Amino acid sequence: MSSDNAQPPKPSRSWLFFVCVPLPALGLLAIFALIGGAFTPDRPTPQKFVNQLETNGGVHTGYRRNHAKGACVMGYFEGSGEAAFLAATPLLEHQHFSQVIGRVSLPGGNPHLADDKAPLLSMALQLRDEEGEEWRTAMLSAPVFPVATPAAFLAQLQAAAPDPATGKPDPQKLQAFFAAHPETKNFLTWKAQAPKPESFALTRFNSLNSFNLSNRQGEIKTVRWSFIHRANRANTAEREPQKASLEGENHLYQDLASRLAEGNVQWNLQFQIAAPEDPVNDATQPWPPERKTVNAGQLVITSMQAEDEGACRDINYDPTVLPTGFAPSADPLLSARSAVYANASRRRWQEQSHRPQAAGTIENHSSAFSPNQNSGVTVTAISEGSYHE
Ligand code: HEM
Repeated sequence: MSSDNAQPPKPSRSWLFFVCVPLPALGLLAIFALIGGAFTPDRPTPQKFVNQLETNGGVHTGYRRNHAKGACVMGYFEGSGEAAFLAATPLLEHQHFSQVIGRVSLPGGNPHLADDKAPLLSMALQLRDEEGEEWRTAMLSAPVFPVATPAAFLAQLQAAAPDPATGKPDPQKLQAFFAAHPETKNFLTWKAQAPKPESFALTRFNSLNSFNLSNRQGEIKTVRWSFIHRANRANTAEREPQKASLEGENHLYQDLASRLAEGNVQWNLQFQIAAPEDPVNDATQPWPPERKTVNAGQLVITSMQAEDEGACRDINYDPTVLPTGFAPSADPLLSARSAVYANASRRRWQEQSHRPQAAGTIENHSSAFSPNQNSGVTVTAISEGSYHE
């Protein structure tokens, strides 16, 4: 029977349920896939970098995935005031003291690399003052970086992977990489004539990446910085190197320990200010030496410790942790470094409970200083430093 008031049957809304409910879930999946690089398989993600470093240098439980062989250094920084016009941080003010926890290291993933095999040296610093200012920097002794972009650096690491047949990098792959990357020329030219590193205390360490500094008037200048060794008693080049009595796997660390037993080891912090025409986002290109430089103060290292239980062990020297008035430049290496160091730090912090306990902290007076006191780490592959030629 039909009636005039009869309404047509309402369309079923169940299809809405099947379309709308999964939508947010699919959206979330797409976001995760995007972050994970599923739509951009060639993108150099932090995971890819750290996996590749592990392939090249081995997995050494609890140690850093790059620059694995290191020791902690402690001391202070005293601002000279000369660079206070560059940035609004108290750290650079006259006679402003900040506490320093640093780390000197060799490149590559092998924490037992013989010092003789290090192609260059590195120094990382954390400066902190009582007002809560903090500055972290990780520097190399090379004057330029081999490549300008994260993608090129990942390709370089891939080219330097150990060949399963020999356990060493394949020279042909490396040659092909360098041929395809002419921007590596400045680094290779430097490396071909650079003497073997002789002492941390006689080495200049460079930021290579550039940073934008702004002062209290809001003026912005792009700079790079270097820590340049001073010629004081403990630093002096004339001092007989430790080689005769202390030759061995750790001679660079033993050299620093014995210098510190005699006095403080010091570096000057120098800023170099870019001119408008300088390549500020390309770490393969040095700036002309005639650019204005400013002496910002003095780094004074007073002691060192083995890393196992040293103050630097759990610090992630992320180069984008900066004091007031400092900002990262647009150099693409900087943001990549920040993300990769975080991933690498997480991996080793998770492993820390597996790491052998140190026999005891070695103070700087020991002539038998060893940066990594312990053995018994897990090794799956070994190659030398990660800045191969
Ligand atoms: C995309 C480029 C780069 C990548 C992927 C990369 C990767 C890494 C990784 C994974 C670590 C170990 C971090 C940790 O576990 O704590 C590391 C440490 C280090 N890197 Fe880089 N790096 C890059 C560029 C640079 C540049 C341009 C410099 C120097 C100017 C540099 C200097 C250092 C130093 C000195 C350390 C040791 C820091 C420490 O003592 O903890 N790196 N790097």
